[in-house]
Amino acid sequence: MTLLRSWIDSANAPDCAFPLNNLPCGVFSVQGDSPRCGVAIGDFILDVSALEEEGLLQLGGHPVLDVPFWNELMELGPDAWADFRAQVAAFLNEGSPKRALAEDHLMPLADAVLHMPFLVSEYTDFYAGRHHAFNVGSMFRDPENALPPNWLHIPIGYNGRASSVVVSGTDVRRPLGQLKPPGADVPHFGPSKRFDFELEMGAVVGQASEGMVSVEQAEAMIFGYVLLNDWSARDIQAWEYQPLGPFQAKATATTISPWIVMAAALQPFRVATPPREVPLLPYLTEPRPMLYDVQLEVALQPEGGPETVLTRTRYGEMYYSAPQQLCHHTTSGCPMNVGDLLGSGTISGPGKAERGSLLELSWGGKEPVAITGGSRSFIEDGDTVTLRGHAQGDGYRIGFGDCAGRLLPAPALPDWAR
Ligand SMILES: O=C(O)/C=C/C(=O)CC(=O)CC(=O)O
Ligand SMILES: [Ca+2]
Ligand SMILES: [Mg+2]
Repeated sequence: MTLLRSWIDSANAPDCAFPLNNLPCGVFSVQGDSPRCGVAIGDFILDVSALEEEGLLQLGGHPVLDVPFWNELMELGPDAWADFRAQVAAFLNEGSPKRALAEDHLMPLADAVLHMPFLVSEYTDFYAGRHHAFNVGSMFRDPENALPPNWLHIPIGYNGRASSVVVSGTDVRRPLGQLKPPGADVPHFGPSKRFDFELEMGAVVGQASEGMVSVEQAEAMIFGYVLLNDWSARDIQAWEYQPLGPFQAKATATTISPWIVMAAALQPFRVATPPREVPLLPYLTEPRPMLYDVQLEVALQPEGGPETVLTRTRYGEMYYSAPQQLCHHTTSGCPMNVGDLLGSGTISGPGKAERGSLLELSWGGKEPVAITGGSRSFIEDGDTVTLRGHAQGDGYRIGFGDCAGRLLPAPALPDWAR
């Protein structure tokens, strides 16, 4: 696949995140007006809510972009998603006779405030990175038996909190929690001292299910992907997690990037999951490659200081794809909903500089990571953590937009909690 050219020059630059090939879905406002649906193209946003209102975009026979979220378009299903892309592209491609109509509805990206792109109905987070699971198992449990016995057979996950999901740019407050540091006889209550990020991708489910779906059917239900930071309090986690898994450690906030990159835009970048170490049960077997080759990085910037890139890795490292996870999620008959968000699990590569969390990068705080002007074992107050990602095509890229959040100090400890 090569670059699809637009009459918007900035969309044709080789390093532009939002060429015509991408057309990601976001929600934006300008100068405090009401949030509406937009599609990023070059340095601009096309106001598709306005186009629909003027009858210039028609989808499914009734308005679906008259709300500040994409769930109603998702509900129409995959044929409507493809039709939507074709209709939007027809306004933006080089030589389009509709150029003048689109020009009336373009806003500079730089002037826009970006909001949550969809209503998150439910949120589940998986644990599907082989290297991450090995590293965490080594540190939290037994290096000899780092991978849990079920891990190579089943995509492990836990039910997260939809209410914790926030859009890039939202500040995150260091949590309070129950802690029992190594060596302490009894737990105490106070601010987390080991607050971390997790580099993940999020799959946005665009179709509801009743009963079990196959991996093939699951793939067709996924509307698109975002970058996802599953902020994690490692000290709260280490004490609370047995035997039911993460609870308060991962309920503070989950940050997503502001643009949903539709699965259609990622088709040229399909890659297979790594070779199976043991055969999977038939229901989990993928009929074709279902991961995408997305290059990822995480940067940390202290308040007022320069940014340091902490890690670089690839989504293709994951042992289970989102369609496998979604299929597995429905095996119990669990109904999936439009707007369900599935976290991939932390994405770490095999190398030291490819680890997707500070827990791994600093090896539990034992090996602080150098940053410009200092070092970090975990995130400090005032630090901004930014996830970035793109798929590299032939002369173009499919970008996601930054997924950033700044850590604010913990709230004051109430007297009754001392
Ligand atoms: O192994 C454990 O005890 C839990 C590890 C995690 O951090 C869970 C998690 O969020 C999974 C992930 O992001 O891959
Ligand atoms: Ca996670
Ligand atoms: Mg979370």
